Amino acid sequence: MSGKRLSVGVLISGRGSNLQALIDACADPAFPARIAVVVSNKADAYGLERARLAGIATAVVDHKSYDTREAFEAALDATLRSHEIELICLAGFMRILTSGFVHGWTERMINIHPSLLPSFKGLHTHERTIASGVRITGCTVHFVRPEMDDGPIIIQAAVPVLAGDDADSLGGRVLEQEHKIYPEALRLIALSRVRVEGDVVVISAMGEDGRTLVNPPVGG
Ligand SMILES: Nc1nc2c(c(=O)[nH]1)N[C@@H](CN(C=O)c1ccc(C(=O)N[C@@H](CCC(=O)O)C(=O)O)cc1)CN2
Ligand SMILES: NCC(=O)N[C@@H]1O[C@H](COP(=O)([O-])[O-])[C@@H](O)[C@H]1O
Repeated sequence: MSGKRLSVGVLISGRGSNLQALIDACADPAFPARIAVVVSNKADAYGLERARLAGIATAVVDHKSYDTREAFEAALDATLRSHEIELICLAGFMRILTSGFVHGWTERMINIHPSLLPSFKGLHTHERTIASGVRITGCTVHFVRPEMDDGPIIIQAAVPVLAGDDADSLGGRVLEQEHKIYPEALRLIALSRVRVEGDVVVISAMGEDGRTLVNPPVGG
């Protein structure tokens, strides 16, 4: 590996278990990315404590302190750029971002969502999944676009919906897979193996014969 690690900013709003999965992955010095800063819009987000315990810089940019979404996002953007971030990871960040902000980070901002997009976009995902009667759900890492949960898909994992599931039991099962695919998505991006062609992500890998493979099995 060249040694240069991709500098990442993680945006959170809450407990930060996906942040913790990214912290744990980046703790390996061979992992091709590092978290430079964790920013929360909520001062009481436990994810901030996770970052502090890992020795990672933190910041709070409280959306309630700004009169407009744009003013909030200008402060968010300045904080991220002050840490020379190359990629933003949304990890339970619960604010809709305006197209202005998103366009400033095209193909450099990813999000994890607890469904198999494009199914069940938005909030209260597990409740709606259970109510729909589907038997398979999962999670998705995607590039962020102005349209909610609509960006090119990088990685997904499938999870069964079991009889008697409620939002907590299903959410816990999905979360286990989220913690696997988010670090893998970051690793692939940091290795420059991910590119977007229109609305479709292409993942390349160096084959055993030294030729580039396209869309190899994930984790390869
Ligand atoms: N422009 C985009 N912004 C965001 C995306 C995205 O794909 N495009 N992903 C979301 C994450 N998310 C679902 O994955 C999501 C987060 C928040 C909301 C929402 O309705 N937020 C409300 C406030 C809710 C609250 O504060 O509890 C709001 O912003 O008014 C929907 C979907 C992150 N942003
Ligand atoms: N629409 C966005 C959304 O619902 N994101 C979901 O919020 C949870 C955050 O948990 P965490 O703070 O423990 O990572 C995760 O399940 C993530 O997929």
